[in-house]
Amino acid sequence: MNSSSESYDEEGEIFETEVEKAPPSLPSVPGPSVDRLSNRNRGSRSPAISHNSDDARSTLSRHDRRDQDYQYRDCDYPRGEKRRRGDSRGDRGPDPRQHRVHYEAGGDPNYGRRPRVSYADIDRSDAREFPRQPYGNQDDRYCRELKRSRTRSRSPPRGPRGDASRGDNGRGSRGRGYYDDNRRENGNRYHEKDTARHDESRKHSREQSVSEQGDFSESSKRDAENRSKVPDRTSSVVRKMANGSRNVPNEKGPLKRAHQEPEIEEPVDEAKLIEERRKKREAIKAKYRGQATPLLVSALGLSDSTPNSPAESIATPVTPSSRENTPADMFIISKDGVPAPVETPAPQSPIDHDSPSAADYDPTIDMQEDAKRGQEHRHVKEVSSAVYDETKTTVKDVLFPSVTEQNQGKLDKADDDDFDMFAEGDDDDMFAEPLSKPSRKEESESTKVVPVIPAAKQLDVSLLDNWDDPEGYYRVILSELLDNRYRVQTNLGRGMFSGVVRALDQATNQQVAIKIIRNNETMKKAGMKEIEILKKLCAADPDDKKHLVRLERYFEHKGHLCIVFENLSINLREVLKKYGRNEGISLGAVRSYAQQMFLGLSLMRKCNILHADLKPDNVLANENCSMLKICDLGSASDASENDITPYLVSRFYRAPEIILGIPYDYAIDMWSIGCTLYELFTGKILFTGRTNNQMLRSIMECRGKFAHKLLRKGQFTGLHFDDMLNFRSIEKDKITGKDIIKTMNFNKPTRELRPRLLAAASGMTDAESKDLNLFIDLLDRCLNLNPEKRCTPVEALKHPFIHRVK
Ligand SMILES: Nc1ncnc2c1ncn2[C@@H]1O[C@H](COP(=O)(O)OP(=O)(O)OP(=O)(O)O)[C@@H](O)[C@H]1O
Repeated sequence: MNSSSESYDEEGEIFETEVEKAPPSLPSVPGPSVDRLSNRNRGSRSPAISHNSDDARSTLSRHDRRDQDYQYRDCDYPRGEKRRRGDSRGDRGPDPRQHRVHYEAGGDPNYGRRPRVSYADIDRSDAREFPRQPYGNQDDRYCRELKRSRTRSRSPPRGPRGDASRGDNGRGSRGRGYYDDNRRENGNRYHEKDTARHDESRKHSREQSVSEQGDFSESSKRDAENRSKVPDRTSSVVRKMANGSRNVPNEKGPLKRAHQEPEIEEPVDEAKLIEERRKKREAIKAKYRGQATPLLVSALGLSDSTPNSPAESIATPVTPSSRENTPADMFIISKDGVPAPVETPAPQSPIDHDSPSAADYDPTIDMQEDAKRGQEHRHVKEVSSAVYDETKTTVKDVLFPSVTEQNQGKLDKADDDDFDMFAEGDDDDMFAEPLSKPSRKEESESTKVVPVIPAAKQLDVSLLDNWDDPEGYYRVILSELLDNRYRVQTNLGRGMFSGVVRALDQATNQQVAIKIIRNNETMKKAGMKEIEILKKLCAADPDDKKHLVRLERYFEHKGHLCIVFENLSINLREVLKKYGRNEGISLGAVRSYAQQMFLGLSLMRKCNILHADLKPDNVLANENCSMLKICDLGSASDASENDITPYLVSRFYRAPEIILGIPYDYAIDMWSIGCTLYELFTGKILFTGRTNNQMLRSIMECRGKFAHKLLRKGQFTGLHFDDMLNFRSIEKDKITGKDIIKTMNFNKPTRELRPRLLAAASGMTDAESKDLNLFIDLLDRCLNLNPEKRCTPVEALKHPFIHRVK
């Protein structure tokens, strides 16, 4: 199915010409301010998500990176987890390398906790085998080949797991499916089992965590209040614009968090309110007309009434260049881009209640489940619980000196201020880490509270006998000098393969992100492959215009391969969390992001590279979120290495041809981008399923049935369809817990794209609706069930949603 490389090159050239000659401007982008309140009562056509059934099994190839964390386990490469910036795992024992430092005093009390309604609660697997699974002798392949099965995304708040041997107390694979299934299927059973299984110390921790939060009823009350308020979807920049001042008190960042809402609620004439908002938006447009960046023009829809000058229409790129750093207050992401002095209480949207929030989704868990599925039937006897405990890491990997009293105060206060209504249920989470203070505060706090960083120092090797933690991650010490050049500043996160730190390059005085690969040969080899691919991509984009993360250089440090990248900020899931939780972000921002991602994909296609793990978590933004880079090329491969494997790509972003075992190509990345764009606009995950089988169901509910011709090409079609090519939905009986098979047909899709997207928009002007229709059309093309008919990146860039011809 792979197209010839010539055709890609050709497309690349076409694209190059287009972009460099006359990048499309977005002259008539309507404002992103979407007042959705008026449409909140639209009915949802979404049926309940199925959470049942196990996945069908199929032969796994060496490309099955998604499952390979279990390979590592078998190979004594215990799997790690990603952790977020400022991740606080509590103290640990003394580190031999500590030089009068102690652990980072950061970390949100909610950091180690999963929101009650996170997707992780839904997407569990008890990983039973589908009887027809032809697994055979895959074990060797798993251990033999280096492929990345990775928990790709940065995990949302999550705490350290308990002792692996307990098996029921951690949040790793141990018992997850069990508890989550019970929680999902039988509500309170979860609590009963939870209580029964927790050891005393755990209970104590919980009690403590509750008491640390203060009176629980108070907390609930506060939560209820928060829930009753309309999320603040107004960016601070808009507020600034409206006030004509750049100094707005109480701002935490470029865009204020959704739940920081006006305290007062009073009955509001909604029509009047909408009218007021429109007027204000017009005032903002008037004020900034003529001085906005193209992106702002796009986001505010200024060009509606201000046609581009000829020069602009030729030369002004619609998106910021990769190197451009638009000021933070010039990019509006949230849908409601206007100030709202008094918000009406937000009625619960009837739309897509059953779709998990994209912001809450933890793809790490998703990956674990897929991996577990593959593992259980291959190595179940070989895998010890200790090795299986991929999440037990509790040490900080960057050791910080004491925060000053002043900073400590700030941290505490920040914690208090930042009450997160979405984290309310965390005490119910048996997997949650007991609160540790002070807490995370993610991005904004990491910039607000700067620990005192000692002077850079080269560590004395003779003092140290163990650089690595038990899982092979390098234990970095704050201010340690790497390669005699990079001074470590902070911890950015952990992936399956590496710990990532931010460091100051003393040669250039620029910040960089350094991926410190775990210490083993397999991972080093994987890192080298990533480097080769990045080199190829960077060489093909010397001007850094194609929105792919830049590799700067690499070196070895104490046995670890270290890859130096340009420094970026948060990923798109975090963007959604901050500015579009459950609501999605503005269409203008989605357009800008889409264009940047398609530019990146077009370059990859030109270089014959498949990313194979595109999702919001693997797209990083710059500080003001106006510019994106596609990151984490750890699963990328040459397009010719397209061995059939059913678990390639994170499940929700996995194209149907992968599940069906049809030879795949670049189109898998377009599918993933389509899912990602939907998620950005709606704040919901488009296709969800606990298993590949249920993914197919979810896909068909939305996209209709597969052509028989296509199904006949699939190696794994028989796992999901009967001889007549009717879909066999493998679900779990709620009473007996046994698998039941339902034959289903999808002649009439029940959860089509259009109504779901329309439901995510409200109060749109005619121009905005027109734009939305274009967006729907683009998604329709990205999500064609037939990969051969799916649009290419170049076609997407030419699509009228993105390429705006006047
Ligand atoms: N260039 C960068 N700038 C800022 N942060 C980064 C950068 N690269 C990576 N990070 C942070 O480090 C985390 C881990 O990075 P990455 O996903 O590339 O690591 P990994 O070990 O390959 O993980 P995975 O298991 O997903 O493959 C990211 O989620 C991100 O938060």
